[in-house]
Amino acid sequence: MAAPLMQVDRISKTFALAGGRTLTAVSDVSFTVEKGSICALLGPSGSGKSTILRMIAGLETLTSGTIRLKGQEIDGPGQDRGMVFQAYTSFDWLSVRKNVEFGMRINGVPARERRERAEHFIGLVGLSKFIDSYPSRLSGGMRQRVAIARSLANAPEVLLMDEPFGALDAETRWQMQELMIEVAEASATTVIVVTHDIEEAIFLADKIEFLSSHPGRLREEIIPDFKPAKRIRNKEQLLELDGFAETERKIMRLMREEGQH
Ligand SMILES: Nc1ncnc2c1ncn2[C@@H]1O[C@H](COP(=O)(O)OP(=O)(O)OP(=O)(O)O)[C@@H](O)[C@H]1O
Repeated sequence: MAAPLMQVDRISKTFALAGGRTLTAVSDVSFTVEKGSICALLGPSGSGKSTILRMIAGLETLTSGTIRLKGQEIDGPGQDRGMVFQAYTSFDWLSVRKNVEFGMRINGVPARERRERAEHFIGLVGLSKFIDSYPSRLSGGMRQRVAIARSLANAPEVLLMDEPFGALDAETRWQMQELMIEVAEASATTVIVVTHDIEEAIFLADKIEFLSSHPGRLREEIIPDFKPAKRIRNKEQLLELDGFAETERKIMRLMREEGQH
């Protein structure tokens, strides 16, 4: 079997607090992410999900352990990892097209290729009609689609998403989840997504890393193998599948136990 795209090996993170105190946010966490797969980091508030994602992004140092991408140890941010945050991070003074071209421009991608790639990914997230609009005129969901297109246009090895749909209303949220499945399929992108929404994790992920609270340890790895090999694109189809309710119940139990700690 091919080596996984990413190997997270026994990572820990201890923050130094004021007064000489310390806080261990992540303790001895290991998992792998296979190429083309979607991996969800799920767990209660404070279980270290964002800290793990930030370490993978190279935005946070590791206290111990290693993270390898294609066998190479990560030691800082890099173009091989694209990040989408919960807050909309588009540039309001640039059009959708210019927003998506921005990273490529910095990376020295020639103008024509930039244009073609921007158009491709804007189309993929369903915003072709709004290519010359400004983000401030768009809804929250549409702005998040701009952020996704912008990250994908830089051709990252892995897309890192921190609660990407957390700020959206319920209806937009599930539409974005469906869009994400479509985008991941069409672009064969590997995705690591942080969420505390159980249904979102089950719908999106091929593998769920469930973290315990304080300090964040890997409590259980859940493979929702009741889902068909070809990803389902409609959320209602997921709800109808045998195995969904059982998986949801199991994760709710884990959440409740962790909440009581
Ligand atoms: N820079 C920092 N300095 C000190 N403590 C931090 C820092 N960043 C995170 N923490 C602490 O680490 C723990 C884990 O935080 P983290 O944001 O990774 O959890 P999370 O699972 O993503 O939570 P949530 O779902 O609420 O976003 C928390 O107790 C948090 O207060």
